[in-house]
Amino acid sequence: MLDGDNPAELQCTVVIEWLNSCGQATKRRLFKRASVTIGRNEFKEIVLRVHDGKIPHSFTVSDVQLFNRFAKDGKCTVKFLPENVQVLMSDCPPDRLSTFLKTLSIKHLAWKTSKCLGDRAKLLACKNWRFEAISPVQKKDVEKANAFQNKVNAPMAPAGHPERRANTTARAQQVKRPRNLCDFSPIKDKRPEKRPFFTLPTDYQLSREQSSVLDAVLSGKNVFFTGSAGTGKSFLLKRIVGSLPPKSTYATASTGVAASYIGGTTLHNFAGIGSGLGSLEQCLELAQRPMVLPNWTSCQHLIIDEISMVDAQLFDKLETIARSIKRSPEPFGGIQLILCGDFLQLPPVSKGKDNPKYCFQIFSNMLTIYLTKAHIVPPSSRVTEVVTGQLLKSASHSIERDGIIATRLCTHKDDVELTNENKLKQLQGPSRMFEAVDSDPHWLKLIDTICPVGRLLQLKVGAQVRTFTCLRLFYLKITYNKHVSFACSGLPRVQFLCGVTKVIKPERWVFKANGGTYVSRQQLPLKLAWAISIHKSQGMTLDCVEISLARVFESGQAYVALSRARSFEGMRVLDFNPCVVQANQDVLQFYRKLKKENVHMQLSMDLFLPKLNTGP
Ligand SMILES: Nc1ncnc2c1ncn2[C@@H]1O[C@H](COP(=O)(O)OP(=O)(O)OP(=O)(O)O)[C@@H](O)[C@H]1O
Ligand SMILES: [Mg+2]
Repeated sequence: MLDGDNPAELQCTVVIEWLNSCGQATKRRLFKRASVTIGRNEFKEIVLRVHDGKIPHSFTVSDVQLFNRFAKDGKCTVKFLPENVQVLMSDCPPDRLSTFLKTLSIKHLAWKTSKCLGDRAKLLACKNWRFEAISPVQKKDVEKANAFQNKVNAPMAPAGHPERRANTTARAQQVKRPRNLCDFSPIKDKRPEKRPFFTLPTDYQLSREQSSVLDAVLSGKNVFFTGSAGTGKSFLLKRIVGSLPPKSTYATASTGVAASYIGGTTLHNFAGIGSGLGSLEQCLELAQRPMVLPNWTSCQHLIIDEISMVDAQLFDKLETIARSIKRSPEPFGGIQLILCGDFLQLPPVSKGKDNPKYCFQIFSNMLTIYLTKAHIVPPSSRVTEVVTGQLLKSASHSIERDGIIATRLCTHKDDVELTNENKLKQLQGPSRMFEAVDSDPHWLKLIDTICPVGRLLQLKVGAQVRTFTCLRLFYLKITYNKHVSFACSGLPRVQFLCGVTKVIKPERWVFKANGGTYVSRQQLPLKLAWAISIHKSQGMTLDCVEISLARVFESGQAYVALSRARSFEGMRVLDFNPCVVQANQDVLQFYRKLKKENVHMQLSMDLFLPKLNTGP
């Protein structure tokens, strides 16, 4: 069974510590790779079992504390109070850990509300001791867990009332141990009255083809998955990142924007080879610097998003470096590659060279999967007369709402800056400057590349901005086309498209630099949004865009621009000319071949992965 299938089982590194009364460890056991399973014992109590294939260690989950602050980094500790033992788990796939802890919390609370076995039943049960894996969380478990939590938080019954005692005990337990298992509620205490503490643990649903990619990745294959814009490649990639052990997984992308979207770093930063333009010997030397080398030595799974922009020569160099550092003749030194992108989108930066060399031209040993299900309105793959007619007609689309102007997608960076500056200048009133607080000026260049927000942000009342939300670790949620005013605190107040107004506070973005160092930028999650470059927009989904394609200079550029809008109604194309939509001939040939093979591929995938999740 794949690690990903059972929410009550985790593969990770475990340390068990037996503590004395002062909380110091008197005995310690390390399991480099163990499976941790939630189950039940003969008394139907919840048990946590650590097993490395030799002798299992089991602990009853009755009175426990949970330390889950670093769950998003794949770490947590469960302390068993009666035994005075703690189980420290690390290097857990973060998404798996989150589901595991939620399962543990719900099952534990549901068990608390159930009747204990009587003495006779216990005696009988002793005869057939066994560990039973726990059943999946059911609706009734969630209801019981919520009922328990509601009781704990219920208003006090009058003194002397029988419920008063029960409430007081439950409350006292919470006050004494603010971080007990009940705290693994995704919803904080200040929630509105009627919201439940727990809901059924549902993973965000992957489509059937997305699930098959995830399964292939979890089975250790080298995978390249592709598909048109909006087929959910980056969405799936985030899920893959959350399903692999963090210590040996590096999530990278060819551009900073794409890297921040999946909570990763740029491929260049991971590799530590500067621009990558030096000779192979120079690059190898750079990759072996003490700050960089651990990236390579610890990497077992390398994820690269927007692979279309990675130059074949660079890819080849990385492959040789990996083999050399890992001292292995296997491709990429045995590192599992997970690549994703759409080669019909922007090509590698060619810096004056005639023809960019795409890295699919040197792929080997890759399971290639073509995603077909579009999650946004897909762009037409052919510029037929009908499509041309529709795009020409879109020039008259009235997409402005509530005084909000469509975001202009520009072919050139200078146009972006000029448009945004001019629009800001045209607004009356004083401007305010917001300066970021960076953790370490030494890493300024890296922070500037990866962080979606700049060091300086100038705003005026009426400015049109896009907001970025730090979700979970540093995944991004981007919302477009909002208007700014200022609150008494001096912070910008943003009026959202849906009518809601919110004061925006600074957020902190944390990035992993080389050598395992964490660097951060604290800044308002805002950017001017009158214009954005097509290159920066690659990978984004926008609500309301205006596109001018007159100065397109690269194959794939028009396609990227035309595939950014969530819907056709949200798009206005000025001056459309079908000639600007150009695809590279090598790429077209590659995709033609791929599409032909895809039918066979899907068939063999079904054989190779008999247990597919049934997504929508
Ligand atoms: N399984 C899914 N369920 C719900 N929404 C999804 C799913 N997969 C993708 N989406 C949504 O579809 C939109 C496009 O997804 P995403 O950005 O991952 O596409 P992409 O293939 O990476 O596109 P691009 O090639 O432009 O980078 C996003 O808003 C995403 O949240
Ligand atoms: Mg993408």
